[in-house]
Amino acid sequence: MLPVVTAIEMSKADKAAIEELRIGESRLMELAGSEAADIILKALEKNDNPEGCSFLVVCGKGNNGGDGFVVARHLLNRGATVDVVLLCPPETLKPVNREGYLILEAYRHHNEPLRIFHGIEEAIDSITETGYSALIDGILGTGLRITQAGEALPEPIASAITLLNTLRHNSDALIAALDVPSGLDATTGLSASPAVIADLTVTMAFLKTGFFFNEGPLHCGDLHTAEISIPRFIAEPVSTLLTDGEFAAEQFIMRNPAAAKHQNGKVLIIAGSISSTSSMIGAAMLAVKAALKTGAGYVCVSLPLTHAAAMHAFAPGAVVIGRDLDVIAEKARWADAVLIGCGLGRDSASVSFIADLLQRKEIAANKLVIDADALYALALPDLSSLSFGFSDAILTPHYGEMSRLSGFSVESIACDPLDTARTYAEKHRVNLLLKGYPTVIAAPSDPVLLNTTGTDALGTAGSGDILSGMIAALAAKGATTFNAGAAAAWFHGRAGDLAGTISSIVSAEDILEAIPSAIQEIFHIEE
Ligand SMILES: NC(=O)C1=CN([C@@H]2O[C@H](COP(=O)(O)OP(=O)(O)OC[C@H]3O[C@@H](n4cnc5c(N)ncnc54)[C@H](O)[C@@H]3O)[C@@H](O)[C@H]2O)[C@H](O)CC1
Ligand SMILES: [K+]
Repeated sequence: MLPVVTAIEMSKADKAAIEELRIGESRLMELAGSEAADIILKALEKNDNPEGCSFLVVCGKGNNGGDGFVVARHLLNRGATVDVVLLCPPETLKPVNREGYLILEAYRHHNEPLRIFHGIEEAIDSITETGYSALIDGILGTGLRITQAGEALPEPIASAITLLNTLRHNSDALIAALDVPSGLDATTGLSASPAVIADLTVTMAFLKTGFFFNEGPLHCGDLHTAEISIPRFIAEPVSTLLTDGEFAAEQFIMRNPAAAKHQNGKVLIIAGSISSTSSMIGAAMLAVKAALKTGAGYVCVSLPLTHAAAMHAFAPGAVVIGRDLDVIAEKARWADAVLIGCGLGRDSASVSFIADLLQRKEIAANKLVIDADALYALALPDLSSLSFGFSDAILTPHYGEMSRLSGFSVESIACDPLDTARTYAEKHRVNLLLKGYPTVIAAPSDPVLLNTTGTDALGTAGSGDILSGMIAALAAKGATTFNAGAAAAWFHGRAGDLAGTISSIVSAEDILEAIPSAIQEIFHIEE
């Protein structure tokens, strides 16, 4: 799984590479610039023959601008024409960046196809007359900190960013951002005003957390990572990792050909309810079917027995038990994992039923997936300490449920879901899967995982019940609830992707049907 770092973690890794490994700063910058030039040319499909291509490189006063000078030089070396705009007086550049600038000045004495402009005003007429293949943004990188979305950037930075976005809009040129699109906070993904909207971002060494949150995904375009000789071990311990197919596959434990059904993961699902005015049996049905489709060998479901026939019609393989607490506890002892919550109801009788169950040792000591109405119960002040009694549990809130659990507003959770999930998991000593784009999976200690599969296809009634059923199945088959949560999030997202070509019309039934394809593709099994 790839590391995802904050600006502070990146700067620590840079510092460690320079001080511990003694890799010179100008060597890092050289690699950053040469790799970025290569990646940009490949993205333009001009890798073999960049001659005839023109590039505009806008450089700020920090090291991001220093990367820009190196990119400009490597593009020239490959035969391209380059215009460089420097946004600060050259004498104010730090030595490592001045070195890159002075090499470019020296190139000018050799009749290279290079123009260097000092400030936008000096450049504007020439720039508007030139047709560029790509506009390269070396204005701001990980050094930018913003405290709130829409914070105004000072001149000349603001005009330079606006110029890049306008040129992009009025021409065929792509914007390639170096390390981070300028104006985007690399840690939080909050964007300043203005901020570059890139077609591609070539980020140095490691992905940055800000690419995945808030406005980050809108600004980055295609993400590429440049290997700049900062080894992964220097960034350890990594606090955040990106889930991938290989990780998901490792958590999916295949059936032993000789095993019987009760050896292939036994799941108990306590879900669904009916009242005089409504029925939420569908939530139980979706969770049961999802667990079966994710490979659970045996699924038992506790629901009002009046609805046993409906459940049998939908999922004939499932065993139905009623609501007797002792019968449920006995089944929990038998099960390899227990899911509680989907559609159980929020009235006082349902809350006390959930509270009784969560205090039963057969349940609290088992692998436990807690969703929906069980999260509602757990958010009540009298019950919030119950999570300390769980052995291996995962809570699966969406932002609204997280708001009830944590007391924070939905807006503040949306602003920093990574920190919200990490802090809650640490404080309550429980695993937490915070549903969103991306989904964050946190344990009481690092690393936190991010899952980026899935689209708005998953934003449909019943989608969460399916995810919970999938987590319970993977946990029952042998994964820890943390790993099961992260892997299920991966498969669930892929199922959403595969469920229909138009994400806006994907339903819970479509996601269910796509689960086998999502699992098969990980193992490269053709349908
Ligand atoms: N060894 C290394 O550090 C390497 C870094 N690489 C590249 O360098 C940048 C990070 O460089 P840094 O000099 O730290 O910062 P920036 O170039 O991003 O410049 C930031 C600039 O902006 C100012 N600033 C901060 N906040 C604000 C604000 N709210 N409003 C206005 N201005 C602000 C700040 O003072 C700085 O002057 C990294 O992204 C890489 O591109 C190399 O890649 C390799 C080695
Ligand atoms: K940049």
